[in-house]
Amino acid sequence: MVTLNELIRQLLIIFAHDHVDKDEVRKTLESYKSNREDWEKYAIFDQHKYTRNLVDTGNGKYNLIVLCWGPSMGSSIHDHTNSHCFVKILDGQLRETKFNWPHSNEEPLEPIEQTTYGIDEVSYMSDELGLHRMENPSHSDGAVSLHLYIPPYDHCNAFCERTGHKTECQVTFHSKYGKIADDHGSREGRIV
Ligand SMILES: O=C(O)CCSS
Ligand SMILES: [Fe+2]
Repeated sequence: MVTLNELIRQLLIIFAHDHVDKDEVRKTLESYKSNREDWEKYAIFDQHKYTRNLVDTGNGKYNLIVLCWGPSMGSSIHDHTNSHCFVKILDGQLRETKFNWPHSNEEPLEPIEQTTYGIDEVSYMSDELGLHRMENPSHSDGAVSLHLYIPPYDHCNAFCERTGHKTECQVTFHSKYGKIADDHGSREGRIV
């Protein structure tokens, strides 16, 4: 049975060399079967916003983050700063809506597809594929997801669905290694 710590070790080995084999990363993330005992120390919720809880920084190669989504919480529509983005569901469900990049300002974003992911499923996103919004479709239950961003980033762009207008956002951590980050502000910590 692969534990979260073993998954972290496997990722470190995979990223010891520079080439990123997306299939290998996906298969490795899929090989881990969610076990609450592994990740509950990182699963720190906030009643007002989804939280980003740092698990590992992959020797600077990536950020591995646990995100906690209260009922009906969601991100804005955002890009990924030219990084690879893998998302594995650890608890509950997430609904992903993908959009094309805006053609010009003042035009609504065009949705491409919508997919709902359940426990242990893994999704992949990158700027080559467009933009997306991730949200918890449940109006009663929380959701927990494990995100891998390669390389790591501390800012990205959020997009207005109605106009395509983009705004740069800083993203920070609600907690690090299971401890509340003492520098997290009320607005940082998620893409609004
Ligand atoms: O990193 C974030 O806050 C966006 C979550 S969806 S990839
Ligand atoms: Fe994203």
